[in-house]
Amino acid sequence: MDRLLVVALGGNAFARKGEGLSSQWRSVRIAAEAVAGLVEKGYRVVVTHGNGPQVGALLEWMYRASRSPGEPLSMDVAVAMTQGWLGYMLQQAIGNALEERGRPRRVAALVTQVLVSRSDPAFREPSKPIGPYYARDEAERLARETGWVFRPDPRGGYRRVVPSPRPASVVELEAVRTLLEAGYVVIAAGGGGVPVVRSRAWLHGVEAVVDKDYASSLLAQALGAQALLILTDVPYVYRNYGRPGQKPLERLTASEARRLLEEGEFPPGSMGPKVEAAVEFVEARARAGCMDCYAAIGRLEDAALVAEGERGTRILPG
Ligand SMILES: NC(=O)OP(=O)(O)O
Repeated sequence: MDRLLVVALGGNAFARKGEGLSSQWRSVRIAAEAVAGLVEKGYRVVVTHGNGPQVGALLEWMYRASRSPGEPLSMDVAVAMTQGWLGYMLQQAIGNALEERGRPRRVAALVTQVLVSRSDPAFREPSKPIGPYYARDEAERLARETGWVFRPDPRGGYRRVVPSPRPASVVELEAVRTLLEAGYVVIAAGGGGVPVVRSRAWLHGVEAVVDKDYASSLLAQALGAQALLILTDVPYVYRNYGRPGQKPLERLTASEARRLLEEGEFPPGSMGPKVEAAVEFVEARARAGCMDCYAAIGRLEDAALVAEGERGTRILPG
């Protein structure tokens, strides 16, 4: 689709360590201004968003509030709840920013499911960090109490990890396309989409949280977007991140980025999936003949500059 951008907003960019709802609104408003600015420049925009901090918090709140044993909230329903939570905030804030610019309030958040495979090995190896950061003793106590799995996080502390299968297709793809064609900014595939499996004509939710970067890349490929922008809380992709010789990467070809991925330059569960999702998008669009399609990774606050190639890391075909 001509001049179509898929803009993926990181769940961590909405919920910085130790900050609450007012900080989320601040981040949502920054994102909304950026999205409205892109609409003003003549782009069609699909917004996707992460939910790692929020879905983990919801599951923990429900666990603590429950009086009966077992997990009182399934992960598919928790993901759908975060689509409502963050979708509402984005829908309102993007609508406000559009109306302030004298544009119609055409913005809609869509509860979106993604198909995953029941045999995906990710179900046996929880890897996706969700929820708050815990001290080691607190994580160990919760693990004993609940059976949840915790791992040390590269940002410090411990986080719960859950299965994160690869998304194979977006169930509501035609609804996204229809809303785009009617002139809407569409908020879709929030939290990577609600993970579902198919049994004949039936879809069923499963216990997993899909990576929003892979889901955003898949959606951007399926829609034939011009670009995939992944906005997070760091301004660039770096070589030697957090080590001596740390260096921001401004431009990468898809093959350079793939080589760095294979060399283990980008950590799994953080920058790794973003770079891989970006590379997959660029390669797929190049195979479809779009040689000016690109992906970019940068900071939420720099959204407009990232879209224009003045900040952030841009990944190009080649
Ligand atoms: N679902 C997901 O990938 O969320 P985060 O981007 O917040 O990790």
